[in-house]
Amino acid sequence: MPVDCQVATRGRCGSRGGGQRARGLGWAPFLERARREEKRAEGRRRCGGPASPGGSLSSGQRGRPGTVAAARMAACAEAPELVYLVTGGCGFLGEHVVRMLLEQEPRLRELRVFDLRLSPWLEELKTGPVQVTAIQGDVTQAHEVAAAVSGAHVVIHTAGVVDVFGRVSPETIYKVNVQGTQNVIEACVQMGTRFLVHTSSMEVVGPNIKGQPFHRGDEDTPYEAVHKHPYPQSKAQAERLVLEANGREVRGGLTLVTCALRPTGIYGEGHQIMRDFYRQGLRLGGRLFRAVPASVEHGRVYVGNVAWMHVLVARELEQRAALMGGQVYFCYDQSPYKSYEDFNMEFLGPCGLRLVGTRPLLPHWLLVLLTALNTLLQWLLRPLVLYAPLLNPYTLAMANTTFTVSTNKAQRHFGYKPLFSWEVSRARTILWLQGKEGSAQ
Ligand SMILES: NC(=O)C1=CN([C@@H]2O[C@H](COP(=O)(O)OP(=O)(O)OC[C@H]3O[C@@H](n4cnc5c(N)ncnc54)[C@H](O)[C@@H]3O)[C@@H](O)[C@H]2O)C=CC1
Ligand SMILES: CC(C)CCC[C@@H](C)[C@H]1CC[C@H]2[C@@H]3[C@H](O)CC4=CC(=O)CC[C@]4(C)[C@H]3CC[C@]12C
Repeated sequence: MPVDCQVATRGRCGSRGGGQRARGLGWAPFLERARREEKRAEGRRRCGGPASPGGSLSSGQRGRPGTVAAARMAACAEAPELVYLVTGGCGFLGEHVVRMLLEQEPRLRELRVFDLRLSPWLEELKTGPVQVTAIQGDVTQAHEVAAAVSGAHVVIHTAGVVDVFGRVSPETIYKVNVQGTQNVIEACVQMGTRFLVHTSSMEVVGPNIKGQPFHRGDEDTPYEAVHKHPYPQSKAQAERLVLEANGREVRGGLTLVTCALRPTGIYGEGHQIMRDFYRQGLRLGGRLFRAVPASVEHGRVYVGNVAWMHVLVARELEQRAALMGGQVYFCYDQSPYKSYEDFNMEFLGPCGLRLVGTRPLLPHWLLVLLTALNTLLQWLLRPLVLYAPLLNPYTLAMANTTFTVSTNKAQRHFGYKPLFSWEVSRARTILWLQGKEGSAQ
């Protein structure tokens, strides 16, 4: 249920400037509300009233940084004002999607952020011109999802359990990732919301249980996608549900348009596993020990670019419904293909860590033995304590299997170009690791 339904209205045609980031909630609430109501009324006079969820989204401006004000000026002349819902909006990716929408979607009137656990940084966003509504809710509860979706034009569904370490039971993973996604779909149908963007994962494709490499593959590359682990299984099932829902009739008689994005391993500000490696390196006297061969390649993608792709897809879905509806897109950018550890060193190196060894220090068979031992320990200790180390048979197999994506489908279908270059992505991630900058906590 909304914990804050405060009407934080904005001047719809004006520049957003740094408003979203402004801090300080010390204004007299009544004066503030009056000011917002006034702005809202002015916006309504200048831009026309909001459209219904079943209504039409006007063609989007292909926003680049710095063009928001111009885009807003153009948009407000003809566009309805949009309500977006981001599920999982307080997660690693979700936070970037939320901030990206505020920066890059000029037609946004209200942004609903739905999450099991609401983050304190949401407060600072409420002082900006867009109404930011924080909704503490659970995607497994159909009625909570329906209430949040009601009146939304677009849903970006990033909520999910991301666990490959055995921290969460398979039942919960399934319930959140599959049932939760089904609830989101049904809510769109019931409430007449037409546009659903779903965060899937490269894991719906692979690596598969045979550890077969996927080398520079695209969305059409044949690959035996067979999984045993609950996380990829749940993501694959959820993606299928989303794609099958494309074209369903929603309340009001129009059709649902859905799309699934498949990020590879995401990195950037807020990436907790990266921070875990950093802390582990510090504990080991500034060293990390190579565990997987440098020849294994992984495709990784910067969180800002993943967020940008979500925003673009959401913006373009109506105009290109026939082309994009029911489609999947890998999320990619210009990050270099490297082994998992060598890639991490791009950030950990400048933070003072060193990767020891040009080849894995332990033979592969010993690592396999260690993963088996970890599995046994996890099972034995389960009644007493949660033992969930990074290294288990599944993560070792992942780290040891080449999985790289090379595609331009998103570019062809909706004009995607990464917003952040590799250099900028790298610099931002390093600053965040060093605790100097970055939005994500
Ligand atoms: N982290 C990665 O490398 C990748 C992530 N993904 C996908 O991206 C999405 C976001 O992942 P991350 O941001 O990394 O994970 P995260 O764990 O940081 O964020 C997930 C968010 O969903 C929320 N959530 C969990 N259960 C919920 C429930 N029952 N109801 C409402 N909210 C709930 C969490 O509170 C959290 O804020 C997930 O769907 C994940 O499968 C896909 C590819 C790679
Ligand atoms: C020293 C060890 C051998 C190194 C272990 C590394 C692993 C923890 C990570 C290797 C590959 C990662 C996964 C990959 O990036 C793809 C993913 C996609 C998702 O949708 C969720 C996250 C993840 C499963 C990611 C998780 C950590 C690794 C297994």
